[in-house]
Amino acid sequence: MKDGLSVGIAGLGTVGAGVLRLLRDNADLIAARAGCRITVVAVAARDRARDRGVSLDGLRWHDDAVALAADAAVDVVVELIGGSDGTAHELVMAALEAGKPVVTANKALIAVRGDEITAREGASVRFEAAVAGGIPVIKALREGLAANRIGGIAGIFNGTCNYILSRMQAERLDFATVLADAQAQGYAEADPSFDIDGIDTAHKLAILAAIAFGRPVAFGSVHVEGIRGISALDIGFAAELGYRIKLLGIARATEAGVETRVHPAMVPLASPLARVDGVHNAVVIDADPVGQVVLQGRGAGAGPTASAVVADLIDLARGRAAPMLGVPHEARVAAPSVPMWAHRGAYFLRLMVVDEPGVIADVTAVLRDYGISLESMLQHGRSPGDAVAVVMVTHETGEAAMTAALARLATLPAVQEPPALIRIEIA
Ligand SMILES: NC(=O)c1ccc[n+]([C@@H]2O[C@H](COP(=O)([O-])OP(=O)(O)OC[C@H]3O[C@@H](n4cnc5c(N)ncnc54)[C@H](O)[C@@H]3O)[C@@H](O)[C@H]2O)c1
Ligand SMILES: N[C@@H](CCO)C(=O)O
Ligand code: NA
Repeated sequence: MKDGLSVGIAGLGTVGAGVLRLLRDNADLIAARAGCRITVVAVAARDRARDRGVSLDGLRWHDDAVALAADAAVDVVVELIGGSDGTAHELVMAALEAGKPVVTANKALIAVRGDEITAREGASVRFEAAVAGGIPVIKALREGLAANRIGGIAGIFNGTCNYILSRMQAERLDFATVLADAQAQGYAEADPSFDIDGIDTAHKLAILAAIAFGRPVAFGSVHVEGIRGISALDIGFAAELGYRIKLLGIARATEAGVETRVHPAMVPLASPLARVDGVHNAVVIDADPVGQVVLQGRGAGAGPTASAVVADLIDLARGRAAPMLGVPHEARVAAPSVPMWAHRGAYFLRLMVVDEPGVIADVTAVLRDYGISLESMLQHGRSPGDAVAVVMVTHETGEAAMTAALARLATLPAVQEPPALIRIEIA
């Protein structure tokens, strides 16, 4: 057995404390697999006195997290503070400057600064925990599927959104009610916007797309929509039509380049993603020649996230090396990003219209003008003079035509509310 790997951890919140616990609880098993002891020797956090349920006795304490990089006793820096700027960024750059490898769970940092980091000569940064927490998706894509051409990736990458949508579906509750309850129970952050507005999913998707397509991390090119606009009414219609609504991150190779988008989508009940409920994450990878690979599990929480952080530490202890994003920095190709307006797919469209003769003719005239063909249409009951929901599912259509048609539909006198549009995804 080698001498061992000495670890410095910055940030002792949910994940940091989870890593300390996992390294303690499974120490022998981890040492046997790593071929040496992995020992935390130093930590940096904000509050030394806080009870984290795990002892800090015997560990060197740094008030300044960046000082961990210069601590001679530390072989590898584990960054678990979070954020793409500030201390997390400074610490990672200082560790690389000092020639030390870094392990992080920080998707914002890798999504926003991945290229700055990989451009550094000899940089060793591992981030399995950053995407889908405990699911080993980075390793699957970068290593297990290294011989494959990747056609596309579609996944549920945010447990908070999936929890909210699952409860809306199961209990027929509206978004605001479930969000408030999720916050009260500590599932959703006090400021939940990174989760529910799709930014967290976009961070993760940008990282996966870079690995899948051998290109730079292009977070700025990801089309992002969140779940605030999803109504209990549309969840009900989705169920009636044989779909579930999920917040998906999708990266797909098209003839024009790479499409990366985050938005709520209707997925058919037969899709592996339709059955993934609660805080679980899942990812479907289409690869050639292997075909479809599906991974599912827990994408967040102390234990699952620590599982991924410690796996990266074990890789380091074993001396395993892989280019951070699958191919060396200089070998990456700048595949063009396809803008959202060029997307093609099927759409679910719901209008609240006045229930009177001729309204459907006006609506379908607009769709005809934009070359949009309908697969089905649904209206329940009658309420003459009142607003009634009319639901349409289109055949494959261009996003640009759909957006223009939607703007026109919203101006029809019979249309009482802004139309609801949800893309249909056969993932
Ligand atoms: N919680 C999860 O389930 C989960 C899952 C995957 C990835 N992540 C990522 O892991 C990282 C940590 O997340 P978390 O949930 O543990 O967050 P957290 O808020 O529980 O912990 C972060 C800790 O960092 C400390 N901190 C803040 N600024 C600091 C500074 N300047 N110096 C030292 N410590 C500082 C905070 O006091 C806090 O204890 C983030 O990048 C997050 O995105 C979290
Ligand atoms: N906030 C994220 C957790 C970690 O990525 C989620 O809800 O899935
Ligand atoms: Na992971």
